[in-house]
Amino acid sequence: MAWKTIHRWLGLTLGALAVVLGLSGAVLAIDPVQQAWEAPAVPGDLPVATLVDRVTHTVSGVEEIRRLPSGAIVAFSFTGDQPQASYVDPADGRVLGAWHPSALPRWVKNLHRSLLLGDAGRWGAAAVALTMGLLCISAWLLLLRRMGGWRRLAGRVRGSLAQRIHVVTGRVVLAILCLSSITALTMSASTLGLVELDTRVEPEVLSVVTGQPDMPGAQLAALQSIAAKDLRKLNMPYATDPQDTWQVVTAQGQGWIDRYSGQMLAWQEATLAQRVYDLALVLHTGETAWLWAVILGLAGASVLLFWWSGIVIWWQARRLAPHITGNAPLAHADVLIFVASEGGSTWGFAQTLQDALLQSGHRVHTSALEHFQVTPATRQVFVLAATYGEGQAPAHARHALERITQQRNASAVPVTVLGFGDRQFPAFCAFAKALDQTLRAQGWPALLPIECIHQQSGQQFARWGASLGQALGEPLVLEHVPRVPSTTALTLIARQDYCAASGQATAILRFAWPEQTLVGRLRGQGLARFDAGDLVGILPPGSMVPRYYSLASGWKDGFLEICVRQMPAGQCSTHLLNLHHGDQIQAFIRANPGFALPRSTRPVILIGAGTGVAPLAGFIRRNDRLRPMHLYFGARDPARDFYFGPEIQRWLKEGRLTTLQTTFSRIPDGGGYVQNALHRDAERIRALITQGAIVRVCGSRAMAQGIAKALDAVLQPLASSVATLKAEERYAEDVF
Ligand SMILES: Cc1cc2nc3c(=O)[nH]c(=O)nc-3n(C[C@H](O)[C@H](O)[C@H](O)COP(=O)(O)O)c2cc1C
Repeated sequence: MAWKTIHRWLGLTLGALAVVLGLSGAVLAIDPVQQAWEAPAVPGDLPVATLVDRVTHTVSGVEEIRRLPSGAIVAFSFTGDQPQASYVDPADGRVLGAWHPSALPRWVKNLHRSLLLGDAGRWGAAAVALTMGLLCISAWLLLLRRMGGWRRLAGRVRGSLAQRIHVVTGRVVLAILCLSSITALTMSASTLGLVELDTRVEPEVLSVVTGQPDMPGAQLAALQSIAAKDLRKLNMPYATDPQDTWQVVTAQGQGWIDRYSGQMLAWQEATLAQRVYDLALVLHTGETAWLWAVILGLAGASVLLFWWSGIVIWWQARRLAPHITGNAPLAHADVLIFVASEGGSTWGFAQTLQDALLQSGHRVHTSALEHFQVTPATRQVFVLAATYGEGQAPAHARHALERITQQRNASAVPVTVLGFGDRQFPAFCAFAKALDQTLRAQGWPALLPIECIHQQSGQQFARWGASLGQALGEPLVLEHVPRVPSTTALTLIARQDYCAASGQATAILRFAWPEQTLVGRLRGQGLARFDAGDLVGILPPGSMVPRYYSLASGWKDGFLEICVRQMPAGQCSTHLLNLHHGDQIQAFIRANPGFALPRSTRPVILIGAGTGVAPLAGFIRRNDRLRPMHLYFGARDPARDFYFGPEIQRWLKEGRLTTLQTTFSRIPDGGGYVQNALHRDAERIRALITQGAIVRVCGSRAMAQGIAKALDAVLQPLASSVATLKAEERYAEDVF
């Protein structure tokens, strides 16, 4: 639970105040930048004694010299009754002009420090700083979990625009915001009186009147040993008080100097609390370090971006949140369904299963996996579990496995596990598999062996439903209608038709990139950006079940392209293949995590058959940097189903594609299947793998299995395998 809930609710409730502090902090960060810009630099080796000498020659009646955090030197003096403050050039003591304290409106400071509410507001601002700290800590933990650990922290971010903005901004500025909240709390501890910076009393020291005249500042030994760059403040002794002393304050401490002998009468080192405060001040305000101030300003302004994107993410998640209907009370239910889900889609499958079982006359209770238990009324249990990260459980079910392990009273009630995952991840459905193993080890029987659903496939779920119906001895139809994201109308602008060797019509369809406003995109509307290899979900007319096609283009290409083959009685493929120029479809984008090519210069081996070449063609089309790409393409007949043929030949000439190996299984001397080409090219493949090559495979499941088998044989001499490459995130499949 905890961190996600803490993050969400703190962000939603106090996020607006954090925005106020962030933006006012960003405005305040301008001040040190402007001052540092204007201040002449203090020479590194200039002693305070020389500075005093220069200033006293140019400014009459000087009483105090200050070095501002920006580095500027200001001399305070009296002309008659009039106090004066002048900027002074430390190089020669020249007066540069009158000094006026920061021109920034006072209320911005008040807003930042106390929310314009006086002392009570200081406590409020401190509370917001604490909130920011907690938000940062929880954000780090969530970020690590989302990305799958430290090693993957810099990895590609997938998801909606709001999610990407939230995560990418987080990666850049979280550490700075975390530091800002810690330093704010450190300073608040002092301003709120919780910590005393210095509890010591000042020493009672007086100049010893000897009848000698005052020693000139330039000759004071104590001031000769202090560098002007360390000075904070120097007060001259009052002319009217013969026992008065010089008082000097530096970052290291403060001292009192005899006006006649020039000796240091007393020195008080800065306390640890003062040093910590000083450091916190610099880190929080950027004073003395203008570059840091700029970074702080940008980080402060980014809070607005966090807040807005966080609200959009929360709103999107709310829309997808589980609303199970028809739940029977736990104690009366004969079927229990337990769900582990992060994104919410598995709850939808649970609802479909629940509805079907209700129709068959069962009393069903569905709840989250962490509530796993059985009651005397229970006859069947189903666990529907998604997997995340590197084979981990969804956040809410993190402790479910332990909980089940601790339950010693395994009963005779069958518990059947249905996993939801994605084959692109090395740990495919690993959490569901771990659950299943644990349940069996505990002695729970199962009605059906574990089944793993790939990419939320409705067809696979329906097949599992049919097996379940058989096992229960009752008709059961699982027709899952997923909750579909909002769709966008896409217009067909071009098509290339093929008549495949099998006789099935096939076409490459190109749709125009829809016009959409930035405001619309910021509100989470319109078509999400996509890369080749991502999926487009298409709703055929009259159906709420989307069909997914691999994209052969990225949004940067300016169009959306897919390769569609006529499926037997396929509602969606028929609809698509009947489209004419200018016709529209309803579509949305679904990211295909893991299949996209990582940005690198490593060689790429692309293996595809039939329409499976589509995403691979998309990769080659965008290979502007001409990284080595080797395509193995299997088809039946070059005259019929060499999809993207002319483009592939052109990309070969342009260097976007390094080598091409084609196999055609239905013509004499066609080279057989694509697996045969891999065996023939074994030597080169081994060399490429040794160079760190990445492999992408796209095509039918049977073809992907054949490829994996062939590659295992090819890689054996290297003591490597497809499993090893998967574990190293160098091998991914897109299968249909
Ligand atoms: C960030 C992320 C990480 C994932 N990690 C895995 C994984 O390690 N293994 C796996 O089989 N599926 C993984 N998946 C796929 C999900 O388990 C799959 O899409 C599942 O159907 C999501 O169900 P849910 O929407 O109920 O959370 C991951 C998906 C995402 C977005």
